[in-house]
Amino acid sequence: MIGAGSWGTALATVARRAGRATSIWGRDEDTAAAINTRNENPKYLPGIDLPEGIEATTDLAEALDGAGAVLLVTPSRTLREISMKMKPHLGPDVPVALCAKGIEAGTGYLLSEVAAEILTDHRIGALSGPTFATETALGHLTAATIAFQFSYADRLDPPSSPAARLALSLGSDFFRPYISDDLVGVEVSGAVKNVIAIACGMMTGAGYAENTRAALIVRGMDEMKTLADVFGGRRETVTGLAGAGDLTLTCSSQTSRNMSLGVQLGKGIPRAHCFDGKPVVVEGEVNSVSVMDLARRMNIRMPICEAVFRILHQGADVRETFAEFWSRPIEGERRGLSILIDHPNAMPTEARL
Ligand SMILES: NC(=O)C1=CN([C@@H]2O[C@H](COP(=O)(O)OP(=O)(O)OC[C@H]3O[C@@H](n4cnc5c(N)ncnc54)[C@H](OP(=O)(O)O)[C@@H]3O)[C@@H](O)[C@H]2O)C=CC1
Ligand SMILES: O=C(CO)COP(=O)(O)O
Repeated sequence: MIGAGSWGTALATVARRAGRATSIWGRDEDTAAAINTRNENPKYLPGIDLPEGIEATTDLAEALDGAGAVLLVTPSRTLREISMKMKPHLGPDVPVALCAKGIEAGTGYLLSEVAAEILTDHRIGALSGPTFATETALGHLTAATIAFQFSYADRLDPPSSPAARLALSLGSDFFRPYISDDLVGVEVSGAVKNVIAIACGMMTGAGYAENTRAALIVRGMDEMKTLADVFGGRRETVTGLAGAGDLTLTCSSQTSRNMSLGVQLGKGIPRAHCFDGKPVVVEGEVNSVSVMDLARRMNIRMPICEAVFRILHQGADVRETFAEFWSRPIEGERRGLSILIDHPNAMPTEARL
């Protein structure tokens, strides 16, 4: 595992419970020492007993030495930097599964494109799904998708594909991996669902109710499908674990940092005071910029992501923005159904709550 945060540590427990020799790399000496000496990551998973035998180090070469597979688990914005640092130390043909959720700012690249540009001799895939780190580390039953594009040889012999081999290595009584060859669908779903979770949080915090949240989840899934379509991802992936599964999880619980940020902002707490002012990884916040950038470049409508972007990055008001969202022209539920009618009965914003 490259990354000793909450998800990297939880994935180390998955690998260890599946019986794998497991190393974890992080840049913080104290965290590495605590994992090695008392089987705990007090900074990110305090109070959770990790299985015996996870070896933590701050030396990247040591962590990667002899690795049969690598899970890259640092935040999306660090992916390019970490891939470059890993490159000299990776053994030949070692597959790399990306576990961050996002799209690179500026380039608009999926994270697998970024990694493939640097780690040219390695198969790059992703592990994603409805997986809160704390629950996974505690051993609650969890399922996830492991996706790598399939080569010709993989199709001839699926069990020897990197996705299948990694799934076999990580699967246990606690952790059930599913195999996919739709890397694009998995990655797009993971990047967009965090933005939608912020939207659900904002609406919840602002006092809207369950009907509203359910509508946002499903219309958010439509935005995921549309973006996935453009890049050749499959709709059934978007309705699978890494799409609908993760969207449902993160839009339903304030264990999600994305949902929680939205709730705080919806209640009117200024951004600087959210999470008591502590720095917290909220992928949907940074990724709302790259998602909207992609949507504009590819000329597709993603109104929920756009609302979140405007609130987070352009100072728009939560209630006004979602009131506008609700009174947009009436449209077909399915995008192919080409119909757009002006809303004749739109209420003024203040009458909506
Ligand atoms: N937590 C979860 O439930 C899940 C998270 N994910 C995804 O996993 C990714 C990582 O998130 P998560 O583990 O939760 O985040 P955390 O905040 O828990 O941990 C982040 C980790 O990344 C390290 N880090 C940050 N910047 C750098 C850098 N420049 N170089 C090296 N290490 C760095 C931090 O180190 P330090 O402590 O030294 O700052 C820390 O170990 C995200 O994309 C997230 O969406 C996916 C599924 C579940
Ligand atoms: O991706 C996650 C669960 O699958 C974690 O969600 P948050 O990053 O919002 O906490």
